[in-house]
Amino acid sequence: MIHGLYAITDPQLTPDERLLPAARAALRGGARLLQYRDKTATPRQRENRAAQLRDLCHEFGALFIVNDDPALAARVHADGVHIGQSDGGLAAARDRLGEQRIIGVTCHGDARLVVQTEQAGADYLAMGRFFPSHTKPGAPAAQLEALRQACRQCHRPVVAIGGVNPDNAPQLIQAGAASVAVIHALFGHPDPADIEVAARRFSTLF
Ligand SMILES: Cc1ncc(COP(=O)(O)OP(=O)(O)O)c(N)n1
Ligand SMILES: Cc1ncsc1CCOP(=O)(O)O
Ligand SMILES: [Mg+2]
Repeated sequence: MIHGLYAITDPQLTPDERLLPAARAALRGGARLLQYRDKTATPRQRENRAAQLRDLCHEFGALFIVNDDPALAARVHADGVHIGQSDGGLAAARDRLGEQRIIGVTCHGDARLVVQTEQAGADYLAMGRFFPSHTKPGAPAAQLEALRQACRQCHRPVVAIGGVNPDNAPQLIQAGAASVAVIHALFGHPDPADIEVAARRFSTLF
């Protein structure tokens, strides 16, 4: 089920030696989904890390999602994949992963695209960025009103992303977001104990 805190790893904030303790802390704090997002590691490193994160997520009963790469998601038996508008398309990802696995799709700030993408068979729709983002400052901006509209019209869960922290997340949840996806406000904390505290703050909002 796609609901609650959605933690996303980052190669700068969660490099190899920090990845598993940081991810564990987010899961201990109640993250219900975790995405492996790493555009810099080698294919072998990506596969090893993804397999370790999958096992960790399943220890906590959380869903494990791979960013960008349906083939890697299939190889490591992830629960699903997240794709953007330039990541090869929903149809190709569905062919690769079958009907049982989750496919989430970025729809930026476009409520009409959310509805179209739901009709095309996505399992969740992601909108953002809603706030200034440390991690991806150039991501297209999205408005809260578009989120409200999308959540009224769409039957699948809508995930909100971009500069989300425990203080601004309530606005997104009130607008109808089923989940908030977070990098910096979780993994920007160097100490895993602080990651866990931050994750718990998010989790109690749901
Ligand atoms: C949950 C979630 N939402 C949005 C994104 C962004 O995906 P994309 O637009 O493909 O950008 P990159 O993350 O690949 O830079 C995401 N990864 N996860
Ligand atoms: C991947 C992505 N897509 C839109 S904003 C963003 C980054 C989210 O990271 P942060 O929570 O640090 O803003
Ligand atoms: Mg992508």
